[in-house]
Amino acid sequence: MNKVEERAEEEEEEQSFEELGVDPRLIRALTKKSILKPTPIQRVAIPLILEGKDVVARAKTGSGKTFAYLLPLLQKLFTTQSPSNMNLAPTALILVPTRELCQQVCSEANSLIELCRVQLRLVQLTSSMSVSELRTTLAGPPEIVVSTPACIQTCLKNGIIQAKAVQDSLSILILDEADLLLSYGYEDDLKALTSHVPRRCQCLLMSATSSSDVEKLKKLILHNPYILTLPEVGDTKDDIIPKNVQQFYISCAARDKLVHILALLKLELVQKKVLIFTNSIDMSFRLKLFFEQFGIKSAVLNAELPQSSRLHILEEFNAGLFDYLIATDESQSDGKEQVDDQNGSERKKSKKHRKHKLDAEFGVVRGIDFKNVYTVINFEMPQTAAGYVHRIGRTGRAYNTGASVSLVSAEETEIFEEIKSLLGENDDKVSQFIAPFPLLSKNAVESLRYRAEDVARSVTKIAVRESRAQDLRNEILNSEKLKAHFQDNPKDLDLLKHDKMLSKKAPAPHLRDVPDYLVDPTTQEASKIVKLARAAMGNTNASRGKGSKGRFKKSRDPLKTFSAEAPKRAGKGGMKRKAKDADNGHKYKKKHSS
Ligand SMILES: Nc1ncnc2c1ncn2[C@@H]1O[C@H](COP(=O)(O)OP(=O)(O)OP(=O)(O)O)[C@@H](O)[C@H]1O
Repeated sequence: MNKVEERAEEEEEEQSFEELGVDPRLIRALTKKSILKPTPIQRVAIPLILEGKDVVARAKTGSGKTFAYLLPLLQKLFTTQSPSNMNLAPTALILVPTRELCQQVCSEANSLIELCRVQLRLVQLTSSMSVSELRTTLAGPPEIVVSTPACIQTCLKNGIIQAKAVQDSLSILILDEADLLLSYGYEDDLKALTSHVPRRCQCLLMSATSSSDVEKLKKLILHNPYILTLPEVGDTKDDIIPKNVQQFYISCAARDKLVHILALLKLELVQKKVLIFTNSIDMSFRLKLFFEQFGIKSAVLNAELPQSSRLHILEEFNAGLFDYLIATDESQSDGKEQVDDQNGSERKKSKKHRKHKLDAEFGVVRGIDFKNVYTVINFEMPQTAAGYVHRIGRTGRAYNTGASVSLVSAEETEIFEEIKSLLGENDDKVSQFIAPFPLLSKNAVESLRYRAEDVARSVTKIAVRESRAQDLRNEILNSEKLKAHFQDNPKDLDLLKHDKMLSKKAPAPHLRDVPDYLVDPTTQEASKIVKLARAAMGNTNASRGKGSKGRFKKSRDPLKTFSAEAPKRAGKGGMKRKAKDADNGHKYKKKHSS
């Protein structure tokens, strides 16, 4: 790159919201939210959307796609709004795949509208609304509607929104998380809607990955010939996961995963907050019960819980009320779990499970903006490589840094290889993107093995089943209380706790703390460094929730400067370039220069 090009690039990088043409009211609102400069996707998308172009925006998870469309959308509505609004249908429609996302987009947009003090009405439609509730919500009509495609279809079918009114009024249609809309089974709903979308309507497609589904939607929805794939989003494989996220793995037997995760958490080798993924709800409760016996408080999040509880759990976790959240992201896998159960001896009891309804519109990982999650742990590997990308995308959001640790058993080698090849790993055994986790030594694992195995034996299938049922009962009760309470106190987060003990057995005092004699000096050192790094990054309890950003320098990053297995070499920058992993002999080549 020559000097002129470099300068042009620098100038572009420094472009402010003002230079992008964003309305001063919106800029003031953003400043109040401590959002001061646009992210790359916002820099490219905002002017194009303001100009009225159709845009297909593909950008990494956490890159700020929501504001990339919300800011120009609101700005357009600020200026086109007329007091004698004759519209019979909304002017803008934002379609998302899950209810959680509906809620998230609504609260982001409403807070901007409030801060700008403009008269715009934005509503959210949910599948739990009755026809009369839908009718009331849409009376007016509001300028912006956020919904899943299925709810809009219900409105069209029941005449709550007239097709003719859509043709007359709809000016902007946004498909957020477009790569997921079809996989959530909304194809027919979308097809039915698009036949009513007028040709003059501006259409935007936002997505984290490119897929044949996005191509299909592009063909289905976009009328305007200006289809823009944003230039800064290259097709290279290292673009898939944000560079500010360091990815690690630990190879271990499936039966040893509990002791490994215990060591990571109890010896404080990973930074908080931590989002842990399991593939089945039963496994999430097994983990929760296991943690409880060691005094580690956690909450579970899954498709079985009532909607209001799920939203509340997310709010509490985002507000920093607890540090560990165990999420199950594949509702289908639970179906599989039940089928497996039926073949076993637990046939009768498993039928009870089938009564728990799983919410098809639920999506833990799909675009949910978890605040300040530093570490994502894959306790079980996801079933698809795309699932991995979405899970890891819950950390390192916007300008934050983050890390992921995947526990990989021999049975999960195939999907792990698939993930590595998606990330762009080659076969030369040098991990470029996903490296062995350097801070956990075999000694550290062995020191906890006896206790972990003892406690794991006490977490029986029956205990798991009972606590799952109990948690569901609690949350149904919670959701009733929540409904009533939040009508009066929408911001009150402290009413209900989701990280309560489920186990009937109180944890033994000797398991709460790991005695010093069990922790070898190398591990103590590793844990100290993680704490120091956390403090250096401002990622402490006191600063949590204030949007602490990744201000710390790479050189202070313990994961890049320390090896639990090779402490002497670490002093000379052992982990900086390469360190041998004791378990598998892979070399770690530093790739992510965030
Ligand atoms: N310009 C900005 N500066 C700092 N933070 C920002 C900026 N824009 C957005 N954010 C914050 O970054 C986080 C991620 O944004 P957002 O949810 O829009 O990402 P996304 O690209 O939609 O991710 P995903 O694909 O996972 O849905 C949010 O907490 C948001 O408030």
